[in-house]
Amino acid sequence: MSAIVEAIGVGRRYGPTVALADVSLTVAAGESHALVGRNGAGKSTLVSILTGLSKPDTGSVLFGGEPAPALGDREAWRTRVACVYQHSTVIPDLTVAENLFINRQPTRRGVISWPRLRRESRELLDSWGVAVDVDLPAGELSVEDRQLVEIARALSYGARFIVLDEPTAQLDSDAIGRLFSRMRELQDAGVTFLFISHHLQEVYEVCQAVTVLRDARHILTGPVEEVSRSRLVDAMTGETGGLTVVDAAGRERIGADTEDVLTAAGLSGDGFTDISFGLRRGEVVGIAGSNASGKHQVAETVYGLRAPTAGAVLVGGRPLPRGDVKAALRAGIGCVPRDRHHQGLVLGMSIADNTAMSILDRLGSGGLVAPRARAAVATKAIADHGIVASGPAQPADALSGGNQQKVVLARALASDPSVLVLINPTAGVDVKSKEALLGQVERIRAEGKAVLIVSDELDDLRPCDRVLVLRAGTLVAEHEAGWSVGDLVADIEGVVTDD
Ligand SMILES: Nc1ncnc2c1ncn2[C@@H]1O[C@H](COP(=O)(O)OP(=O)(O)OP(=O)(O)O)[C@@H](O)[C@H]1O
Repeated sequence: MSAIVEAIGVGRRYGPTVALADVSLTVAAGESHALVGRNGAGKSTLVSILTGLSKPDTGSVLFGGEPAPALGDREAWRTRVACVYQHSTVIPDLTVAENLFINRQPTRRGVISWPRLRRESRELLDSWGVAVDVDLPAGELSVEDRQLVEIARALSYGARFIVLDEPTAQLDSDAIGRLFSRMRELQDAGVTFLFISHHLQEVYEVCQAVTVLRDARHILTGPVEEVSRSRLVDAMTGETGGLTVVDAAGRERIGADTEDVLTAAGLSGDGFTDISFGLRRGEVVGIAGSNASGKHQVAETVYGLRAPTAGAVLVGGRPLPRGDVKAALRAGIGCVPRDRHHQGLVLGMSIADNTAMSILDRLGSGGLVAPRARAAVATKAIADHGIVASGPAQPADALSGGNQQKVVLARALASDPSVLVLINPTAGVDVKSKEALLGQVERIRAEGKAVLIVSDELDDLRPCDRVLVLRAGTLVAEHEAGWSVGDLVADIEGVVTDD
């Protein structure tokens, strides 16, 4: 098979940080090639070089055996490669049609021809089987449709090599299934994918080849059927011995008379109605449901981001003020919010400032905190969570995605909360760090605190004593630890089983 793209001996530094060292990668035309590695391994850096967003310090990139275009020649790059990021690159206020033909709108006698723009957009989407209304503002697209529009746009420039950077991170299981069948169809039509994911089962499901990076270096490349899951994990971690996921089924049940640390009493709000549950001391409770179930809204109401329209959240028997994050924090509720980019981190600030943000009042008086105190908090966070960083002063936006998520968790724990609310806590976090993070949940629980985990990931729900299932805004089921995937998914999806 011929190579659609080759990176040869590529190296890249950011100041003192070596992000890539002498990395070579060949992607064969027509395959789906997985790129995996732990947080900070260098995957995004390699993608930025393969897509012409940054220049390697050493080495070179070839497309179809020819040298890559000059960095500034965006037109030429666009005909060779595109990357669909987790974060949208569409302009939300423009329609789908305008986004598809941005800066190359069809014109008639020198002015933009709107009828042609809409017609050609529809033809383009139809030709790739994308059923999206071209008149819709792009900001209203679901993540799934937005990704398809971005793929169609890339294809329309002539690119047949597409990088998908953690495309499944924000999709529920049905949407993931649809994305994978779409990838297979496109592959049959001659499209090549480089697929980045922290979910190794996805690599086996949809890719034919896999490359592992570790600590900025190339570790292995091979056909997926020849690389077992344990070998993959070993290559990623540089250790042998695999992973152990905490499972609440293996520990003693919480006594029914254990007091509640937090009670949700008849909560109603945007997208959910009359939700009641208690979180007992030392208990981990999960909430599962599809994206439309209202599970995120319930969790956000618990930590004060949303005000309920009815009902209350009680901590130690006392109701919290509605929709008041600060009051919730004071009452001992720490949180890992749903979207680290908007609610979780101040990207321009250092790791030290981000981790200490919720506890400034404890570190110093009158808002004055000695830099050393902040740095000490951050140094501990870096060690506890295995954050790959040059030090506490590194700005959060210079961290890899997974390491940013670890900073968010460190901040949630910095205030020593009695209740921890975690929303998609392992999003973008690598397998080994996920194990460590779920281990932290176990530690917190063992200290007698309570944890609420809301996640799209079934693995994240394993440490839960019980999992509540929400569907269309109401509580429909509760599963004790030890649940079977089939039973839980059937309740999440609302599938009626025969038994
Ligand atoms: N702009 C930057 N300034 C300084 N360091 C950076 C910058 N971008 C990346 N790095 C560093 O380069 C290394 C590789 O980061 P990269 O984002 O490529 O990792 P990754 O494999 O994509 O990780 P993740 O799975 O967490 O997204 C990390 O140590 C990161 O902190």
